[in-house]
Amino acid sequence: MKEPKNGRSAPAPVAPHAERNPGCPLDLGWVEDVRVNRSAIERRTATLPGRRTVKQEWQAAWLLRAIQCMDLTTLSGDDTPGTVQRLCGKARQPVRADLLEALGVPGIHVGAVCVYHTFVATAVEALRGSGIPVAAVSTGFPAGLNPHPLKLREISASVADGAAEIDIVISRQHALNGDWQALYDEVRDFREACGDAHMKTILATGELGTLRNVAKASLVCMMAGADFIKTSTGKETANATLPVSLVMVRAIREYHERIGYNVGFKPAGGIKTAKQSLDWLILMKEELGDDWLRPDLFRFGASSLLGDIERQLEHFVTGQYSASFRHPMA
Ligand SMILES: O=C[C@H](O)COP(=O)(O)O
Repeated sequence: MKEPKNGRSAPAPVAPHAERNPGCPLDLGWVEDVRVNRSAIERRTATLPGRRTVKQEWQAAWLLRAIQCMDLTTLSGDDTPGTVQRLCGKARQPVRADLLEALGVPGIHVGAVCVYHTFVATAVEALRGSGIPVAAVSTGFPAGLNPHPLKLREISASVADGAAEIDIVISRQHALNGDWQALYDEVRDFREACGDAHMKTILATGELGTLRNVAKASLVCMMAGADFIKTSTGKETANATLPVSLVMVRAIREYHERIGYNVGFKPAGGIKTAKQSLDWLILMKEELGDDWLRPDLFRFGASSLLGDIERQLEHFVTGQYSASFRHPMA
C-alpha cells in the first residue's frame, strides 16, 4: 500500500475489476492432497493483530483504502427501495465532505453496493454515473437450497437488471459429502450464467466443518472459475474469522502459483470495527502482497463497518469521537 509521507492520505484511483479467472479442469489429486495444520494457522492469526499495527496518518490512509475495498451491504428482510437508495448515497460519499477536505482527499467511494436481487435495479439507478458496481447475492442466498435451475435463473435475472458482480452461495452438502465433482459442476454452471459479471463464491465456512474442507472448497471454486472466494453470508453462526481467512488466502496463493491467475478474497460477516479491518488488510499484505490491497482483488462484505471507520477518521481529524448516530448508514 502507498503510504503518506506528509500527513496527507490521498488514495490512488483504483479499478473495480481485475482480469477474469478462466478456471481450469478439476484436479481431484490436488484437492485430496490438501492438508491444513490447524494449530499453526491459529497461532499465526492469534499473534498477527498484536505484532503489526499502523498509527496516525498511516492508519487514516489504510482506513480510506478499507473503504475503497468495501462491498457496502444491506441484506435485511426490511430493506426497501428507500433504504437501498440512501445506502447508495452513502456509497457515493462514504465519508463526510469536511473530513475528506481535512484529510486532503478529493473524493472516494466504496468498492460496490451489495443487495438482494429485488433491489438490483434500484441500486443500479441510484449509482448511475458513479462507477460503483452493484453486487447481487444469489443462488438462494443464504442457505443455497433452491433447485439448481432456479439458481441459474436468479443469476441471469440479476445480470439482466444490471448487476456487475454476483455473490453465489455454494451447496454446503457437496463439500460436507466430499463430492468435489458436484461442487465443481455447480460452480462452473454459475460461472457460465454470470456471463460478464464477476462471480464471488461464498463458501459459508462456518458450515463446512473443518479448515481442510474450507481449503478444498476454495480450490475447487477457483478451478471452476471463481473471480473471488468469499468466507460467509453473514447469516451463519460463525462468519469471517482470521483463521478461516488465512486458509483461504493461502489457497489463493497456491492457485496463483500453479495456474497463474489472481483470485480475489472477500471476508464477510461480523466485520464491524476499523481495528478489525486493519487486521485483515495486514493479513492480505503479509500473505499475498500489495496487489491484494485493491478492490479488484479484495473486498470486505460489511453492513456496519463503514460507520466505525468514519468515526475513527473523524477522531484522526478532530481528536474527538462522535456518537455513532452521527454516521448513519442509510
Ligand atoms: O456479505 C456481507 C454480509 O452479509 C455482511 O454481514 P454483516 O451484516 O455482519 O456486516
